[in-house]
Order: sequence, then structure tokens, then C-alpha cells
Amino acid sequence: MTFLAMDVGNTRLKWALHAAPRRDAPVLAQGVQFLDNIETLAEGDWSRIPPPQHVLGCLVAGEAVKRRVEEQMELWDVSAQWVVASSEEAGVTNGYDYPARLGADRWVAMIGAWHRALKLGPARPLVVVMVGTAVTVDALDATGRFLGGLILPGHGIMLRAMESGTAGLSVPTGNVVDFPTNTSDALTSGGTYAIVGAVDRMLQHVRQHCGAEPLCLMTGGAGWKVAPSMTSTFELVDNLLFDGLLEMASRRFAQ
Ligand SMILES: Nc1ncnc2c1ncn2[C@@H]1O[C@H](COP(=O)(O)OP(=O)(O)O)[C@@H](O)[C@H]1O
Ligand SMILES: CC(C)(COP(=O)(O)O)[C@@H](O)C(=O)NCCC(=O)O
Ligand SMILES: [K+]
Repeated sequence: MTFLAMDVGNTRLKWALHAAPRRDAPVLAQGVQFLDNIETLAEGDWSRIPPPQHVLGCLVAGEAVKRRVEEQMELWDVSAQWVVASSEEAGVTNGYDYPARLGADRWVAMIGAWHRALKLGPARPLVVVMVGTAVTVDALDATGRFLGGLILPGHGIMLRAMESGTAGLSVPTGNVVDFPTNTSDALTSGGTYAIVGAVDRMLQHVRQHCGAEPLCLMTGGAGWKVAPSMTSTFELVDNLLFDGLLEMASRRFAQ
């Protein structure tokens, strides 16, 4: 009963083949491809794994990318289910004005975070930070209700926006320092602290709204860049999206 979980962001496709669509099922194989290289999957990585019986993915990269991924999956006799955020799934409720317009990756990450937190102890509010192409900072209360969240540009987008919007800001990546004294460090530090500041602000909102200290989980390909500069307590989690997809799959594909 193998299960393929897939997370297609605006920069990279991440996949993990699990032995079953079950929480804590062992990972049999996993990989990452930049979106430009999707066409190599069927003849490359995916030709070397057993065919999955179930596929559940979240994709925020648009219809054209979805078609390219589905083309690669023609290798197998399986059709993918793509997550669409709804008003309730796997114990999490969605407070977005239009629930289906919430990024599927944010929905899946919150479901993963919610169940990870439940395993750690009594339910408490959560702040879920995803640092990918974009950065999202999402809040859940202690009943599993998504209260709302922030979206801001990720490192790459911030730098490219600065480069294209100014005459003299095309410089190499710098370091994060308290008092930047060159353009590279000033840009890198500014971008990083913008993200850290957004997280701190959301933690403050949740503390105030819920009257309890939230658990803060961070995930995403660029999480490691932000982690050293964080001021609040948080946990960096590698596979929050896969946790969420497994949690959903265990319900959708239960036999
Ligand atoms: N090996 C790497 N090569 C390029 N970018 C990387 C790498 N590792 C981490 N990153 C960073 O991670 C970001 C992409 O993270 P990811 O979570 O895959 O994003 P998305 O889900 O939006 O596709 C990139 O913007 C980059 O800043
Ligand atoms: C905010 C996002 C662009 C993040 O994308 P990512 O960084 O994971 O590639 C994505 O979740 C998205 O397109 N969301 C839809 C809009 C929304 O969530 O309100
Ligand atoms: K993502």
C-alpha cells in the first residue's frame, strides 16, 4: 500500500514515498527537484521506486506545473489527489474568508503542525512558519482553528525586488549582523530580520488573543537561513508538509 506524498512549491518539488498512507509509516525513498527539472522525474528518480498505490500532493505553483507533474506520473497507473483547503480537515478548521483560497501548502503544514503538537501534550495555540519562495506565518488557537496568517516575500524575492527597483543594489549575498556596514550585509540582514520580526509580531498577536504561550514550528527549504536569527523559542521541523499529507492520507485512504 505504498503512498507518495508530494509538495510542489514555487521553487522546488519535494516528494517522499512511504510504505503506507499511515502516520509514522517508514519512508522508502525521497527526493527534491527544482521546477525546471520536473521533466527528469519519470526517467530518473521515479523510475527507480516501486509504483505508489496512492498519491496525495499539494501544489501552489499553478496549473501548468500541475500538468507537467501529472505527465511524469503517467509512468504509474495511479491518479493524484491534490489538496484544496476546505473548511475542516483532520481536526483543523479554516478561518479564511474563502477557505479554498488558502494556499494548500499552508493548510497541509498547519494540519501537520496540529498533530505534531497533539503528540507533545495538551492542545495549545500554534504559530506555523514556512520559509520557502514566500514566507507564511500562520496562527491556530488551542481548538485547532486557523485564525489567519501573514504572507511576505522570501529571501530571493526580497533581493530580486531590491535589485530591480533600485539602481545600485545588485550585490552578492551577505551575512546577518546587528549593525551592517556594507550593502550585502545590509540587504541580507534586513530581509532576515523582516521575517524574524513578522514571526515575533504574530506570536504577540496569538499570546494576546489566546491568553496562552503558542508553540512555534518552522519549516521550509530556507528555514535554516532564518533559524539562527530567531529571537523567540521555536522548533525547526524538516518534514511538516509530509507529516500533514500523511495525516490527511491516513483518513482519505483508510481501508
Ligand atoms: N540547495 C538549495 N538550493 C537552492 N535554494 C535552496 C537550497 N536549499 C534551500 N534553499 C532555499 O529554499 C528556498 C526554496 O525552499 P522550498 O521550501 O523548496 O520552497 P517552495 O516550497 O516555495 O518551492 C529557496 O528560495 C532557497 O532560498
Ligand atoms: C503564499 C504562497 C505563495 C507560498 O508559496 P511557497 O512559498 O510555498 O511557494 C502559497 O501558499 C499561495 O499561493 N497561497 C495562496 C494565497 C493564500 O494563501 O492566501
Ligand atoms: K512550500
